[in-house]
Amino acid sequence: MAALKHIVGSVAVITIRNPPVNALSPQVQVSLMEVLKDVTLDPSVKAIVLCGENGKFSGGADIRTFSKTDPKTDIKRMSLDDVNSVAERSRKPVVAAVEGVALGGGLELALACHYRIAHVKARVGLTEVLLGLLPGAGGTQRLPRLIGVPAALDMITTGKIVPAPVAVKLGIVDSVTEGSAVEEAIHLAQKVVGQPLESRRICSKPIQCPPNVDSLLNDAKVKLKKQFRGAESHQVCVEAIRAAVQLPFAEGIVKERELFLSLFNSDQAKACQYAFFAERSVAKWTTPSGANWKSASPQTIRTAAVIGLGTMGQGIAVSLAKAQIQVIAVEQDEQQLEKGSKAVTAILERETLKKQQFELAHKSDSFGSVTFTLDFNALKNADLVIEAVYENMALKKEIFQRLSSICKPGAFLCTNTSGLDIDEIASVTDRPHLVIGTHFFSPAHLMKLLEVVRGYHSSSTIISTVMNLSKVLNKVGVVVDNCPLFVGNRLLLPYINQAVFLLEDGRTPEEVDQVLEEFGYAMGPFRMSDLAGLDIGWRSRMEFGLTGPKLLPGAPVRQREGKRYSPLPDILCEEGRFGQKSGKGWYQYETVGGRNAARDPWVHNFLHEYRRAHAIKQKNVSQGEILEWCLYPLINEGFKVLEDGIASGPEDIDVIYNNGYGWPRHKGGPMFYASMIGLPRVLVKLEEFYKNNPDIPSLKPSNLLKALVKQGSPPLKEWRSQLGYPNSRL
Ligand SMILES: CC/C=C\C/C=C/C(=O)SCCNC(=O)CCNC(=O)[C@H](O)C(C)(C)COP(=O)(O)OP(=O)(O)OC[C@H]1O[C@@H](n2cnc3c(N)ncnc32)[C@H](O)[C@@H]1OP(=O)(O)O
Repeated sequence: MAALKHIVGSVAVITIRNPPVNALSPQVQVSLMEVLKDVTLDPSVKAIVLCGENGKFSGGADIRTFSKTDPKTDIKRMSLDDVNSVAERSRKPVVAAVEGVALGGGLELALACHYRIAHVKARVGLTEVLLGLLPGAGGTQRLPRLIGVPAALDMITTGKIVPAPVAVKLGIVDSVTEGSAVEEAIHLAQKVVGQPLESRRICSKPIQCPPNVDSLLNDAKVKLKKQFRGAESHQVCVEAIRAAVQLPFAEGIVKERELFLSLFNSDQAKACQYAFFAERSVAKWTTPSGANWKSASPQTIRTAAVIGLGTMGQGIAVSLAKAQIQVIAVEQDEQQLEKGSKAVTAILERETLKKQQFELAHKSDSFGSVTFTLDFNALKNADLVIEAVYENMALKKEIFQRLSSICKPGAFLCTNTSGLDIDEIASVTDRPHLVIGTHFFSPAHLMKLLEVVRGYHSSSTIISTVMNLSKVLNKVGVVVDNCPLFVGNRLLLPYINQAVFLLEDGRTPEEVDQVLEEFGYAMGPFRMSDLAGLDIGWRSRMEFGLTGPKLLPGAPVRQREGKRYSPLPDILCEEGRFGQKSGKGWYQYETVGGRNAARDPWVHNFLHEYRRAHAIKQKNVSQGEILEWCLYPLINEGFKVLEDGIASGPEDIDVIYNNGYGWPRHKGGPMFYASMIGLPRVLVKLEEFYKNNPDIPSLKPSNLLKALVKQGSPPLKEWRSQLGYPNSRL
């Protein structure tokens, strides 16, 4: 039985049971319906309390069953909406006791109850939009009636989860308790027996509309279109709320169902749900040697140190402090320390304000303290140290040597690098098994991704400790192997190169960016490069002798070791065009540090002259080809990363791209996208591109891609078995 009943006096307590999150699977819904009908007919029962087992109300409809559901038959035959209707129409008061979470369909069920009591630590939200859906069990019709259109619009279209104290202020729940929500709900249920229920039924409430409701909804669509480029569910959610505004409740429910079904089997919904499970699967890491998340023993980090208070170090320090970890922040000189401490303090103040506004000044746990110092000896008691100085191997090695002698035995040593060799850094320490790479993304206090780069000697304890820490920091950790550029940047390199080649061949930064932005990227490659700073890649290319003083004399301008090379980004940097930070790059900006990219005639003229000087013929490339030209080499590199065993599965690559590189979540990630468009298509196009451009090695199709196509393109979840890794983690 998925819904259990026990009687307390004259109150029937119905408990949803479906571990681990009491998801409302079709069986749970059927069972809930039966028990609800049973207790409504039982004359000895005067009131009903609904709760979830093990302190969790419900994590919503069971997402795992969606792919097995036929929307035309299964959903129409029996839906959560029917259960909600029975609860709402009941003549006996129904009280929801919300503990843990009430998300998606879980909150929709609670909204159909006549009263809602929440535990103070509970969290509620209509999160369906993030799964490519809309709240399809009455949520889009009930929430606006309960809390008003603007607040409901915000919650439904963003999937925001709010803590109980906020939920009570918004009017979503009636009260919060620090004790047992179930006890409190039973008490309330007994008290309200016999009282009129009509005013408690949300379906009967008139909808309170602001006078400008139409423009409110239209403006929301425009804003969401910009924020979630190409994503359908956010737009459709607004239409469902419009139905709540325009139609009586029963008709609104019919419209909501129609809109829900339009999304249910869409590719975007599949992609978002894949992304959800991929994030869970990467937490269950394994290494080729057999170490894994289950057998490892993570250590709790109470005190962490950050070395270097540049932009990355500042964000990392803030991230740690926000997770209530005590932070020791170290810099090398007084001036840097003062600059860094001011920046960290300012960000923490902003974050405190945001937290207070979000939680509506409810008392909440404070941030961890940050101590700023020039004294390396202050690190001797840190449980974990994150070095975040700039990308220079010699400097990093010097620091790790010092850390070896200062830090307590057993302290974990992490290096924040976007591509340097972890093993080389670990080799200078007395504890290579306790050294690991932690590749944070800027701004580190906001970006979700943490690439956890295991070195050859990294122990399972350090991997699991850092993976645990990523969860504590509210980030998604992905374990990858040590190789130049790791996973994310390794895929990024061919993508950026291809984009630059397009400029040589006649396209403009605006044209290329537009195609990638229409695809769903928050920013095209040129706007993104301007934001990240063009000088970073330039310095690294100088280091590798691709440009600058180390470049071998006589090297052809547009070739390096027989491979196509474009000097365009180098020339921009030589001109002092580093992107936003210098007020000009591929675009021009209103000021130094400005963010509004505008077409720059200088760039257009420069490109024109460059093509003329090198007698490059302009190629006609369609928008579709721009997309394939940029994305397929990125995907191809993903297959090569899998072949090399650098990432253990396609899900790892997709999670990295969704959370760190602005890949549109509703397209699942590059590997999922490849599986959706079809591997044969990707292979054929790569073969064609490579044939016409044999001097671009990243276009040469990977062996894994070819092997998969040869096998008839198996579904993505079977790719892992091709890789020789021990077990599929999905
Ligand atoms: C019939 C349709 C009618 C109406 C429309 C309603 C639609 C919906 O309700 S869609 C679902 C909406 N719900 C959500 O979006 C919530 C998703 N879950 C979460 O956000 C989190 O899992 C959590 C906050 C509930 C718990 O977080 P945490 O404690 O960190 O645990 P995990 O995230 O690792 O999850 C544990 C475990 O549970 C699985 N799981 C979570 N939610 C669901 C779900 N709704 N359906 C199925 N399975 C779920 C999750 O995958 C983990 O399992 P594995 O480790 O095996 O993957």
